Amino acid sequence: MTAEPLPHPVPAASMLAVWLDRLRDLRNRKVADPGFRRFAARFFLTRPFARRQAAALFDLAAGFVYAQILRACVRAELFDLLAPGPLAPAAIAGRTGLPLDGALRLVRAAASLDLLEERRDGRFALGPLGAAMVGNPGVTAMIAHHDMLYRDLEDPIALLSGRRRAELNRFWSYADRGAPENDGPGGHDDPPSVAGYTALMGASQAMVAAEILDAYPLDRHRRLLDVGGGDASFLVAAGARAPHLALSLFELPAVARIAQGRLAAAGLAARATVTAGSFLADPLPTGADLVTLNRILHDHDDAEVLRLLRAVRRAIAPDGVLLVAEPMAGTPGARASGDAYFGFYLLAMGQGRPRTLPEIVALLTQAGFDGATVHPTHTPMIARLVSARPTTAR
Ligand SMILES: C[S@@+](CC[C@H](N)C(=O)[O-])C[C@H]1O[C@@H](n2cnc3c(N)ncnc32)[C@H](O)[C@@H]1O
Repeated sequence: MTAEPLPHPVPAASMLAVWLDRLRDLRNRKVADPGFRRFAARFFLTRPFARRQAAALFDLAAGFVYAQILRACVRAELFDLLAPGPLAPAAIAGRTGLPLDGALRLVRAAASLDLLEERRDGRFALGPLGAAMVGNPGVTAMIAHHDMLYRDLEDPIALLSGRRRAELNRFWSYADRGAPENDGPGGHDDPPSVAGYTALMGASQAMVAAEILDAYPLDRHRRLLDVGGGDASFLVAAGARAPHLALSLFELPAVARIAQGRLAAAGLAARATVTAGSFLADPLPTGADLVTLNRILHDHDDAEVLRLLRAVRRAIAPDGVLLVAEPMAGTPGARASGDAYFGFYLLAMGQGRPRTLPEIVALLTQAGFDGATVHPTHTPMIARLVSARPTTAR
């Protein structure tokens, strides 16, 4: 995949866009008319569209049930159970501890969602989506922690109105603005309060690291600084790809201690430096010619993002490159995950927002970076990647 420089500025709306909007308005007037909907459901030319639309609307209305079926499969460890091969419902009931009736209802529901498949002999096997869950600790951990998000979204209007203190806000202790500067128990230097989110991030970091490292080769860099690097899984993956690279990580103190342990366990203690502090208050270590911000910016509001990017700008080597990797709003083919999922997830978390690529580039420019270049990743839903250089570098 080749890197693409970003067009700047973004082109203004064309006449074609204006006409497309008029057509959409006409469509909406038609679809909003119950009489037209009845006609469209019966007429053979419009029937396939009408059915597709009814099914899409039903899926939106029922999505929370589907999510709980997936959650039940994860809790019952059904995907691992069926990984070696199909089982009869009675065997599934015996192995999961569910009554036969409950097991049968769950496997049939899961089969309707392509998580499982029913075989001709009545046994149940993994379906294409269930098979993708096997050996996928990042997605499994994400689904397991959705218990909190599910409760937080019980009253979405209260959440949108800022009237509700969400559970996820406490889970991500650095986002818990209720705590005075996040110190003390439950704050960002409290080991139990960082352990949950650090393990969750660690479970998916290998997947994110593969996306970034496949899209951006490290060969020409000397020292990598991963800011907000969590448990150091990304540094471990980067160190394995580029054995010549010096490694450093900057994290909140309690997470920095976890990262140190992980680097030592990977045999990288001598090659890596870990610095503890807050990137919103403390200077970052200088001298890295590659700085990474993986899944960091979307966690923070614009003022904090600018403060962080300016700190990176002061610390990065003059010939350095900054890489920003995260899921973004408005991503073609992944708009729902960026705008809907992360939009509401970060709302419950209490700070930050998913940003579009042009919004991120605008913040980079304000902080003193230019030459923004997109490096296409295999799975933009997991992370998109944009690089930039300090403005005075050229
Ligand atoms: C969403 S996690 C991403 C972790 C890792 N980069 C990854 O992709 O798995 C955000 C990380 O930023 C760290 N962080 C948040 N606020 C910070 C601050 N003010 N200073 C340093 N690190 C911070 C958190 O401890 C957490 O590990």
